[in-house]
Amino acid sequence: MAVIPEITLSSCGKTMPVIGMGTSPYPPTDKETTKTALIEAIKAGYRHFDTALAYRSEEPLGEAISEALRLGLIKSRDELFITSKLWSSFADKDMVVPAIRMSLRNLQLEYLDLYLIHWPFKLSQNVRSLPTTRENIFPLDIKSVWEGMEECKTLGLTKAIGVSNFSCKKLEELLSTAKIPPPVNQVEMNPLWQQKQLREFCKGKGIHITAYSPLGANGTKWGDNRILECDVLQQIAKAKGKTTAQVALRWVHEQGVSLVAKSYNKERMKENLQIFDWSLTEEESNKISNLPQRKGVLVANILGPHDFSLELDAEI
Ligand SMILES: NC(=O)C1=CN([C@@H]2O[C@H](COP(=O)(O)OP(=O)(O)OC[C@H]3O[C@@H](n4cnc5c(N)ncnc54)[C@H](OP(=O)(O)O)[C@@H]3O)[C@@H](O)[C@H]2O)C=CC1
Ligand SMILES: O=C[C@H](O)[C@@H](O)[C@@H](O)[C@H](O)C(=O)O
Repeated sequence: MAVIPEITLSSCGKTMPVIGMGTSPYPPTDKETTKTALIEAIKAGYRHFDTALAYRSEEPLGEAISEALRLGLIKSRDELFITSKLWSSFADKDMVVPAIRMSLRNLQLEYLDLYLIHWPFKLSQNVRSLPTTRENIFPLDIKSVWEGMEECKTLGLTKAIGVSNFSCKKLEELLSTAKIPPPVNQVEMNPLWQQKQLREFCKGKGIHITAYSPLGANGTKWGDNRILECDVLQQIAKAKGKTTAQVALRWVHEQGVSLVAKSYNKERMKENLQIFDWSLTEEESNKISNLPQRKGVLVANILGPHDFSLELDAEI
């Protein structure tokens, strides 16, 4: 089994494996398929799982954890690092604690390791599907929602609280009022969307970046094959006897961030863990750093092409 490096997050009191299993599949998978895949992931050595209320993967992840304990794959829940996220329909100060309690019930857990604000926007309670109309979308009241997040930590419902999809501007706003500064910002990051400016900013503020869609979300409706079909990455992979996916993941890892990659395929989930006992040369790394950049995950595709979405896309 691969030895996975771990990092310490400020104010968390627990280490986080630098690679986690994503649980946002496309097309959506049924509960049993998800549970089976996540048990395989635990068998393969994954101990960090990234879920969200919006993914509907909390329940099958909870079942997979119970099954892993029954099977003796893990001795205690404490061996796992579980992240979940506050969905935007609950992005109101008074709804944060009820929302995390709902996630904990779904997961059959007493605490999360990390709870993130999923997106820096708020949606009406009545939104059942996305995209949606403009009147259902609101700016996030960062100060008051973060107070709700802080309460989750104070109550012991999560070991750490953080954010996702936050720009430098949104982080500045949060840092100006937060009693507990966020140790993590989870954002899209891969060789074709390197987030240099945001990474620099976060480094200066002691905020750790977790990269999502590190493989460009190949095969999903929010991603494509631009990473796996990238000539430069393919050439490097060929020269090193690695796969293109491994080269992309290794590059992300070498930038000093953690990452969450999703695979429900037994072979590919193992392949994605084989990135810690070799490295890229300086020349290979430089070639990747110079690749032309294009953002993959667009708010305009999630919410609809409203003024609000376009402004947020220009910011993050
Ligand atoms: N905070 C946020 O807003 C967001 C968070 N996320 C999180 O990040 C996770 C990962 O990102 P995601 O968007 O899923 O995209 P990824 O970049 O992880 O790509 C996942 C896709 O790549 C395929 N794949 C995985 N490994 C390989 C491989 N070795 N070779 C070829 N194909 C491969 C998977 O298919 P298969 O399963 O068949 O292997 C799947 O279709 C999500 O699952 C979610 O947990 C994602 C988006 C937004
Ligand atoms: O319903 C909307 C979706 O959950 C969307 O916001 C997420 O899929 C996001 O891109 C993610 O994967 O974290």
